[in-house]
Amino acid sequence: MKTIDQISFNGKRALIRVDFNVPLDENYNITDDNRMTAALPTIKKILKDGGAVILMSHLGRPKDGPTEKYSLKHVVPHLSDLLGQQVEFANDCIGEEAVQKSKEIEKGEVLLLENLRFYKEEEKGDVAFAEKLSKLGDIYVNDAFGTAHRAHASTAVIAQFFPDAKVFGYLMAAELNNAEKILNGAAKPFTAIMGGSKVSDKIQLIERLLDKVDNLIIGGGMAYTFAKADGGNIGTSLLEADKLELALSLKQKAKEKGVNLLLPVDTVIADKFANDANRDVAKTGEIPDNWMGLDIGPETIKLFSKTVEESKTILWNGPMGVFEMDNFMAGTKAIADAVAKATDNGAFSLIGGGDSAAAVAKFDMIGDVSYVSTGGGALLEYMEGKELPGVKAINE
Ligand SMILES: Nc1ncnc2c1ncn2[C@@H]1O[C@H](COP(=O)(O)OP(=O)(O)O)[C@@H](O)[C@H]1O
Ligand SMILES: O=C(OP(=O)(O)O)[C@H](O)COP(=O)(O)O
Repeated sequence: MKTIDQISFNGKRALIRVDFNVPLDENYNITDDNRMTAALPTIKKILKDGGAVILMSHLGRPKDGPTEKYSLKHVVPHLSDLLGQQVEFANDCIGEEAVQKSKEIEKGEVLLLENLRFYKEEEKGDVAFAEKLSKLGDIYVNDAFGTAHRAHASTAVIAQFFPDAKVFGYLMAAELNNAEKILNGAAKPFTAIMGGSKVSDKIQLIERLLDKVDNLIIGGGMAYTFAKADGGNIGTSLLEADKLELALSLKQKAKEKGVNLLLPVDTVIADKFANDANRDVAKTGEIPDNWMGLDIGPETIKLFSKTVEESKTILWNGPMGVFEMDNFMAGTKAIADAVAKATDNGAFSLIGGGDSAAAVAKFDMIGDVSYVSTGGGALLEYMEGKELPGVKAINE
């Protein structure tokens, strides 16, 4: 793997694609800076080597060009704090100002460009746009793992303009190494915990994991499709009605492959989708009409925790309930505790998925697991066995 360790940055301008697509509140405060802190080692190493750093990223999904809400200028103060030095900002990612500022930048300085997605050419993978970006730096570094599944101008197309000067940053290398640890050579017992809202998002990953794991735990919103497929009553819980047969076939496949499939045995139910809803506990498949399951129940917590705590490798993708609401976060918190306990006993634990990472951050437990991936869709696609365009562009 070609990384920044194999290149000398002294006197050079590194053009680094990062993923600073961070969540902002209504006052433009960053509510989770994991993706920014994760990019710091690469930036610091290049500065230390005597290089200058030009950062480019997208933020959100702007549809109509420049928009205040999606301006990357909002991340400048926090980035400056994290780096302990003032970060320069260019109000555009191409054009005169960007070119000028990228020429004037000196050793040890950092310049952040405005949101790449203010140009539709970015997502289209436009070659001319990528070429314009490429003029801003001498070496191209891709450290944007969260966006590595996109074949965009700045993540993939641009690499062709740096045939001898394109490398992965440390974050990208760490993400790929950790994903490999899970996919190949995982210590046993290996347990995958799947949750979140939809089975359809994760079918391919589940099917692939059935060849690798000893235990497959399914919780969260996707579990109700399995309960319904077994003929249970699920009230108004999340359901993918067109995935009932698939749920049954996944159960069958797990059995054939000798995988221990664990599904919830009870669930915390609510009479509306709100934190202040009336609550109760129901057995799986016995949810009254007009009630919905929003978290795994106490018996399920015991069942899942025991398996998790006995594991030596853990992959966790997707929360066990609506953890954003305090009254329905107990299941996700209990599983996080079990993962932390297993990790403390020597297991390797990888947390992937935007919402799972947000849950672990909410519980202030990032330091209690082995690795929290900055990738949501990117990690899923990599684990499914797909080649990520951002990775391919550097490798070829
Ligand atoms: N029982 C449930 N009913 C409705 N939504 C749920 C339920 N359990 C989990 N969720 C929701 O699923 C969302 C996360 O799903 P997903 O995007 O698949 O996870 P990730 O981003 O970790 O891959 C969270 O917003 C959570 O509130
Ligand atoms: O947040 C991201 O992905 P994720 O929601 O899968 O974690 C990345 O920044 C990619 O963004 P995109 O899904 O708008 O291309």
